[in-house]
Amino acid sequence: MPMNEDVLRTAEAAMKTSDLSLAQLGWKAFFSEQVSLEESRSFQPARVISVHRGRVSVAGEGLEDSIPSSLPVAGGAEDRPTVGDWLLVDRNSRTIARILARTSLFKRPAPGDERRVQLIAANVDTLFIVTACKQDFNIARLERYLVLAREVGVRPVVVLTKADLSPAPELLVDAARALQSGLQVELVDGRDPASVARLADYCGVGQTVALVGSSGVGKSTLVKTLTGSSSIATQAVREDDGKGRHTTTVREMYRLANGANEGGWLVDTPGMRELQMSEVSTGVTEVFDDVTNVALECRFSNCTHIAEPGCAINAAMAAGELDPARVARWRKLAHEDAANSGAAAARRSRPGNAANRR
Ligand SMILES: Nc1nc2c(ncn2[C@@H]2O[C@H](COP(=O)(O)OP(=O)(O)OP(=O)(O)O)[C@@H](O)[C@H]2O)c(=O)[nH]1
Ligand SMILES: [Zn+2]
Repeated sequence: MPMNEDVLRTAEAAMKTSDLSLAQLGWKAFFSEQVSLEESRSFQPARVISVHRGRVSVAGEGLEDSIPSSLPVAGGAEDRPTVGDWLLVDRNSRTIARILARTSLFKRPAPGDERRVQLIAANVDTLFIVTACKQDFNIARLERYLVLAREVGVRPVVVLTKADLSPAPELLVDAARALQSGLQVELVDGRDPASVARLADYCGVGQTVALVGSSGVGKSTLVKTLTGSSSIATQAVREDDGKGRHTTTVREMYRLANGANEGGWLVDTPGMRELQMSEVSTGVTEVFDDVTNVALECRFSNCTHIAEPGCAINAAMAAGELDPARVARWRKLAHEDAANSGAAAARRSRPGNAANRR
C-alpha cells in the first residue's frame, strides 16, 4: 500500500472514539479500583458520551455503540446513567451491568417536577466558572458558583474573559482570588489561542472539564478556541437506535483535541449551562468558612447575628475583621439554603401520607 494512503487511513481511524484508550477516555485508578478481576472478564468499562431517550452512546476500548440505558435492578434517583458516567458493560449482551461510583455529579431538581432529580453530568474534574471582566463581573455570582463546585465535588477555576476590554483586569483577578484560598483564577482573551493556552493544563489527556457562566460571557468563544474548531456545536454522531434505524444526535461530550495536540473532554449539555445552586448546604459552609468559623464563637448557638449579646460576627465586623458585604451575602445564601431544605422537607411529608392529614 502506498505510504500516503496508509497515513491517511491512520488519520481517519484516529478520529474514531473507539480507537481511544481508556486513559484517553478519562479512566483513572478511582474507577479501576472498583472493578474486580472476575468482573472484568465478563464486563468492560465504557464511558457515556451522550444520553437519549432510553439509550446511551458509550465509548470504551474497541467499543463505540448505542446501548439501552436500563440497569439490571431499578435503583435510587441517582442510579441512572448520565453524560460522563463510567459503566460496566456486558461484553456479550452489551447491556449495562452497573454504574461505577462517580468522582463528581451535577444534578438539579427536574424541571416541572421538583420531587424528581435530573442528572446533568458525572465525573467532571474541573469546572470553568466563566465570567467577563466587563459588565458581568459579580462577586456574589462567583461565590454561588464556588458553592456549586463544592457541592458537586469538582475543582473550580475562575476564567475571566474579555481581559482585553478591561482597563485594569488585575484588580478583578485579585478580587476573585480573595474569595477562597488557593483558588485558581485565569485571565484570558477568549478569542486569542495564545491567551487561552493557559487553560491547557486543565484540559490534558484524560481530563474532563465543564463550563458554566451567564449568557454572553464568552463560553462558546472559549470552546471554539480550545478546540480550534468552529464546528463543535454541530458535531453529530450517527447511531443505530436499536430498531435498525439510524438517528443523528448531537454529542454531549467533546474531545478537546486541537490539531495534533491531544486533549481531554468537554461536557457541554444544555442543562450544564443553566446550572444553579441546589439544595445542599455543605457548600455554603465551606465556601464561607471565614464567616462560619467566626459564628462558632457566638455566645448563643442559635445566634441570628442581628442584635444578640456576645455575637462574634458583629464584633468581627466592628473590628474590621469581617467584610459586612460578605457577611450579608453569606446570610442571603444560607437563608436560601434553609428555605430550599425546608421546601424539600415539606415535599417529602406532603400528599399520599395519611398521617399528615388532619
Ligand atoms: N473582546 C472580547 N470579546 C469576546 C471575548 N470572548 C468572547 N467575546 C465576544 O463576546 C460575545 C459573546 O460571546 P459568546 O462566546 O457567544 O458567549 P456565550 O457565553 O457562549 O453566550 P451564550 O451562547 O449566550 O451562552 C461574542 O461577540 C464574542 O466574540 C474576549 O475575550 N474578548
Ligand atoms: Zn452571632
